[in-house]
Amino acid sequence: MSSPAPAQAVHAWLDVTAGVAGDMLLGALVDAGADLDRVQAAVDAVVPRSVRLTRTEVNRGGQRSGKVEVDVLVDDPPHRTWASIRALLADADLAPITRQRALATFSLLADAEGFVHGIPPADVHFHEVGALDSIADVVGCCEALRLLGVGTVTASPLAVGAGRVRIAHGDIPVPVPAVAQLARDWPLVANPRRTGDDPRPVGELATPTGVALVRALAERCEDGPSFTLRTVGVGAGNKDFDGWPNVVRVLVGAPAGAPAAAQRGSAPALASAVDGDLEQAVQLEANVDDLDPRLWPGVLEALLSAGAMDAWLVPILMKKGRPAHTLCALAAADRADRIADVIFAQTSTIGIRQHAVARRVLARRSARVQVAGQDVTVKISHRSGRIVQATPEFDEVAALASTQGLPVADLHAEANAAVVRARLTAGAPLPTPEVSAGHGHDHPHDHGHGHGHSHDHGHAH
Ligand SMILES: O=C([S-])c1cc(C(=O)S)c[n+]([C@@H]2O[C@H](COP(=O)(O)O)[C@@H](O)[C@H]2O)c1
Ligand code: NI
Repeated sequence: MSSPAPAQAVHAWLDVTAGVAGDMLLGALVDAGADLDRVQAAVDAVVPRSVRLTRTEVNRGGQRSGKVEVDVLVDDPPHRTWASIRALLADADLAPITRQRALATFSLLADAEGFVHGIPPADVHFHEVGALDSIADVVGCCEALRLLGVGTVTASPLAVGAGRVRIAHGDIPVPVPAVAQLARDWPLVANPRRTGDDPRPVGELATPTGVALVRALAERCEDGPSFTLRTVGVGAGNKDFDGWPNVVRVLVGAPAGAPAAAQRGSAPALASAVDGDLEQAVQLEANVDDLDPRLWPGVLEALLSAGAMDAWLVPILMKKGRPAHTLCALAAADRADRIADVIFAQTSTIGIRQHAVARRVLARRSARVQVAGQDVTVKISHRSGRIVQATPEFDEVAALASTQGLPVADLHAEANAAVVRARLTAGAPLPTPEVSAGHGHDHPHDHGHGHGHSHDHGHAH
């Protein structure tokens, strides 16, 4: 596998002047050439057999647009908190850059919803179907960007809409509260106008998931891109107006002189340039000798909630012989400011060291084995198509031991034996991934992400 660096020349500019929702951006990225089967595989890696993505084409205000339908295949999907989605993303068999971008997006979404509802971000919950919708949109967009080889992203000013929108909790004003939080410090543009005598306001043009994606992915706002344009993708949601196309556009290009690679259909070649096991990150550190030790678990949790990839403490002996701790947090470079904010806000340190690090991560995949008549997840880390390690999920084994009244150590030994019997041993070839069986029922819900319909899912709090 190669390092991510060569792909940095490919740039995407997101045109969100008509608003943005997660499915609209996904439609635009697939329209720009990202392979939908590979996008589906990434979503399956996070939530196996739960969501089916289908590509269609529609017309919006006279423009042909790509559209990705998100069908939820399970009957009673669970409510999920940001903490549980973070764990799913951390364990999934995703490319490092896809994981980083998806974690950053959900972290912003959880911060915004947490602020709006006055609760800690880790406790923000995503309603049943909406959790799967959001995972499909966020992971799908992040993987699609990777497949297109996109290293950097900018975006246009944003239209948020006007009026009110009906959600599960009642009638709320547009921009909806989470969007208002997420759009802070981002230029907004006047909403497109309905044509004719239609007096209704345009409604919700930007959804929380869509704006979280823009804010997590785009490094800054630009009125237009300055590059050699290679590919254009157009993506629609459900909402359709006379007189103006309700679409997100993605313009993919490269600085003049860069290789002409980002053309429709050439995405796989670019993808290999970012498909690597080296992740770029920053590490922030502070030595602290005067914090009440009871506060440390909360600090670590707050750092993970703010999007740190990892956070830990190292016991040290400081000057004057004082026992103390080094607080360490690892994060994507674009999260460093937020991580520093948390450290300054929640600890007594008045300084932070920060340095760039590269971390080498094994790709992961999961499988299942039978233990005491029940399925237990096995986390498989792999490299070049071979298993490096396969470990039964300890928490699942412990839960099973508790329900069956058996010693954890015995069931754990049994789980390890089942892993060996299933030939999930170091050096063995990688088993087939758990992919979408794909054939659930037609789901009654509308998965249009707030564009043009009343919405009672797809949201978090
Ligand atoms: O149900 C809740 S808590 C909810 C809160 C908010 C806030 O802005 S706060 C917004 N919504 C609406 O849910 C849909 C889906 O949005 P996605 O981002 O998941 O596509 C949309 O209409 C939001 O305005 C729900
Ligand atoms: Ni809600």
